[in-house]
Amino acid sequence: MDGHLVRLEASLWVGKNRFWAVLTGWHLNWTELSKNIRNKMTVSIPVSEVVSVQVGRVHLIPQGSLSEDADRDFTVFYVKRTSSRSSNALLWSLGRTQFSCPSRDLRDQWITQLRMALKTHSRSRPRRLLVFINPFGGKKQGRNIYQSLIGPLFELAGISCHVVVTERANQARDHILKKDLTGFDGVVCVGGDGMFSELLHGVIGRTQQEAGLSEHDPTLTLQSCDLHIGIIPAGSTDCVCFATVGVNDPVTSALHIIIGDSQPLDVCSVHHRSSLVRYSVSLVGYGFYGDVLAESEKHRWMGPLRYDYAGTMVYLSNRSYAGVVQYIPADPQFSNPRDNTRCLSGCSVCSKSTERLFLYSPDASSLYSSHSSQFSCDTDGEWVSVEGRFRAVSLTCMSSSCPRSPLGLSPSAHLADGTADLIIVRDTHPLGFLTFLHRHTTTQDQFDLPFVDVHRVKAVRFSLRPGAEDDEDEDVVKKRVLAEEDEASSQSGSKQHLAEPADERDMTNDKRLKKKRALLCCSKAPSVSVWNCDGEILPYTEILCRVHCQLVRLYARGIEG
Ligand SMILES: Nc1ncnc2c1ncn2[C@@H]1O[C@H](COP(=O)(O)OP(=O)(O)OP(=O)(O)O)[C@@H](O)[C@H]1O
Ligand SMILES: CCCCCCCCCCCCC/C=C/[C@@H](O)[C@H](CO)NC(=O)CCCCC
Ligand SMILES: [Ca+2]
Repeated sequence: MDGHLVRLEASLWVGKNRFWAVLTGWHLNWTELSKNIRNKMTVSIPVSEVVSVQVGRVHLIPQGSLSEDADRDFTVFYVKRTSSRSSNALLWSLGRTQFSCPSRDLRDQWITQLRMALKTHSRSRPRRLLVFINPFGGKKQGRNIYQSLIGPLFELAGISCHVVVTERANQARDHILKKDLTGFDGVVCVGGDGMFSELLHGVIGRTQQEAGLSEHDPTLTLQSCDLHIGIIPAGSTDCVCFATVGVNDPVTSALHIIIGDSQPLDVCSVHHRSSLVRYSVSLVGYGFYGDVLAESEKHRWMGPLRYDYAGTMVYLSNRSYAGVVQYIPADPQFSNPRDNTRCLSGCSVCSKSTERLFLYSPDASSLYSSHSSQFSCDTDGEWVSVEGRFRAVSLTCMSSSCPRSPLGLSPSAHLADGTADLIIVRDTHPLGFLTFLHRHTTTQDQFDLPFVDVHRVKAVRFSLRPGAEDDEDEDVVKKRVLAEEDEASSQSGSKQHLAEPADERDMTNDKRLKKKRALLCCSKAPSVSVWNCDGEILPYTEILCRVHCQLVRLYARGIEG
């Protein structure tokens, strides 16, 4: 702490009651000065959670802040916690206390000291943010949420924002990849997981561009990103927000951004042959989750309900798919997916992973190359193979909890440990699979079923047949994807995949319709599913996934225990 911050104490009024207020540099406390010593009420606010200190009696209103001129008063805004009705996590709201001082001089002294303490604690806070609002995400409330709730909070905290309301899909990603970002501390999306994914691809791509690294080489250690990402949840699932904050609440997320919280996050790269297809943080899923997404895209007009409808339809279609899953196991000494732990704020498994990352950073390249975590696609000895028919194959870098599944796809997965959990659901009878799905919504162990296996892994490969060249099957998949996108595009606009060949993107409508017809022939009983990558359909079946430890940082702190 800075030497010039002194302890300040005084008797101040809050409303009609007198309090003994103390500012220590780290905390602001006020204790009621009542005669009844036993019932003394103390409020203690860490300075790191003070949002703003204002002159006078100040109220926050949707248009900004309103100040009543009272020359012996000051107002402190801070983070206030309440328990959430919909989850075990804590909701944050804006606390406000108006203090009255005996004199104007004393008030000025409090304001000066409080602001000085705040400056000392706010080095990691953003001063300038680039905000992207998707006006069509979720229940289409993005613009309203930002204007009425979030913009005024950022203004109160002294954060200057450049706001872009998007007019097309991928605008936010392209902006981050191409435009001048000088002076921005972070990028924020107001939207769902799809918007987050745009920011993720923009930030990772931009960082690799600037570092001169090729994202297409799956063996490369990527450069971790300095630009933080903030999420104001306004989508349908908001899984990334829920799994990193514990609740989907725009004000809670805005407050995490304001106080500059920082949560590292593992990212999985998905490659097809030697091209990067996409990045994922929550779900790379084949079979059930791929089919649900493909079905739901046809019904975007239903809004968030489309997933319930699609889930029911796909469950009733009772499909399973043949394939070969290969994986590189993670070191079992650090953790395992069935150890019944939860990754919470300050998680020791993730902290140890940070230490190892620091120890084996690219600067210590000689150490790194001899370390066992070095990745190579060709080290066949390390790969474990599972061949069969699967209901679902899912890979998740984190728990992937969301309101539908409060503990998530893998309740003990970690946000920042450099591993992902591979969940293999082998073919089973419909009731067995329903039990598995139902356990996502309860606290019952979804891995304690005879047809389910879970592995903590560093990388995964998927192919249709052992050693087979997959060109024919790839065509079938592409046809299925293109036709499904054709149907969905009337609602959601066109989508591009990084590894999608230019000729596919430039196809004439005529050709696309032919492809669509071809698909409809095979979609009655498809022999292949599609991959769901954080809510986007991938145009390839044979993929290689690799976990990149702590590649990005969010304005979050994990779930508070
Ligand atoms: N102006 C726009 N017009 C059309 N699509 C857009 C626009 N802005 C963003 N998008 C795209 O819309 C898709 C969905 O948006 P978003 O993620 O915000 O909401 P959602 O799909 O309802 O929520 P979730 O992803 O949580 O299910 C994103 O993939 C994004 O690329
Ligand atoms: C009998 C009751 C059965 C109920 C089954 C509920 C199962 C819920 C599991 C939820 C898992 C969410 C995984 C997260 C995926 C996100 O990256 C992605 C983008 O938002 N969402 C989807 O693909 C949307 C996919 C939604 C699938 C339901
Ligand atoms: Ca992880």
